[in-house]
Amino acid sequence: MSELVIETQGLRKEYYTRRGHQVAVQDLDLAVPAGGVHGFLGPNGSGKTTTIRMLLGLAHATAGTMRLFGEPVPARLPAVVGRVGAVVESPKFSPNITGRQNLLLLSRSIGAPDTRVDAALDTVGLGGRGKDRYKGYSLGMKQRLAIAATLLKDPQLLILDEPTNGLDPAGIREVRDTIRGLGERGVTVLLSSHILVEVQQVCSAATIIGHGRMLASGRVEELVGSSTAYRVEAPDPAAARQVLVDAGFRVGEGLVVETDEPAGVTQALGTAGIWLTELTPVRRDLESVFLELTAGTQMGVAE
Ligand SMILES: Nc1ncnc2c1ncn2[C@@H]1O[C@H](COP(=O)(O)OP(=O)(O)OP(=O)(O)O)[C@@H](O)[C@H]1O
Repeated sequence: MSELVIETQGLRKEYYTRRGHQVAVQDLDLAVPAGGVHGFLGPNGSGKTTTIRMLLGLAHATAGTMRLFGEPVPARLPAVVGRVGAVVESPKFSPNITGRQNLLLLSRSIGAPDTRVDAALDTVGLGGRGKDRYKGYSLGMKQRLAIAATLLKDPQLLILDEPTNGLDPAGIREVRDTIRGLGERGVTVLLSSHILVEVQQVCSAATIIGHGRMLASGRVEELVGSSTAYRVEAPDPAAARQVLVDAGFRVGEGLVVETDEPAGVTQALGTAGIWLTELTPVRRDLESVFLELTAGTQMGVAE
């Protein structure tokens, strides 16, 4: 079994507000193994930011335990923080100096070698734009510079809280490519998002939460599950439908056959002299899984 980079057990966070006490995270057992991009998916208000803030020592847990690289946090956070980079809020960069100068200031403040700056800019695809002033950067470039800043200490774990929020499609793609590239380089990335397509496109595994609770966790293809329906294309759809119904198949609209044995579909049609032109698996996507799991998981005020 691979090493767990992030592990929480029974994690709970309650906030006390004028409306009562708000349970933001409850009984959360999060397990993020080393390597790859791990999606942390949940609707707005489901507890993603709160969880991340607790992991980083920015908020106190009401109950439960947390470990980063096997070390209990927050007690041992100082021992592991050098291996962790995070973009939780928009970092403050100086607008009137270049992106590269901003990173140089930061790298010197943390004692990292200057050579890391150019490597970090290259990694996020800003190698050619490092000498432009920060204030001229697009939102996507600003977000990539924020990621570059976290790379200065060469982290093994990167925690990104909704990094594509507010970006246009081009910016989303730039940041997404950057995250995918980091995962391929061996950095473990925890990517919090409520954008399903993003998680499906970038992540190898995901944890889905709703109402502060874990709803599902695993590799994306496991979460999505294997296909149990196939769309049939045939020259005479009405005839094909009749043959399939007679053979005992459940046939839905658009000649979608519910079965986990596509060979049986081919055989039934072939025996009747109907040669299908296409047999396509109808896959559930992460969005349908997410919507099924999170239906009715609105955050509420605890009694
Ligand atoms: N400082 C706070 N005081 C009181 N309640 C809070 C505080 N921070 C968060 N909450 C509540 O805790 C719940 C979880 O919020 P959180 O920001 O962790 O969710 P999220 O999944 O990150 O949402 P989003 O996708 O909108 O960022 C919400 O109901 C929120 O209103």
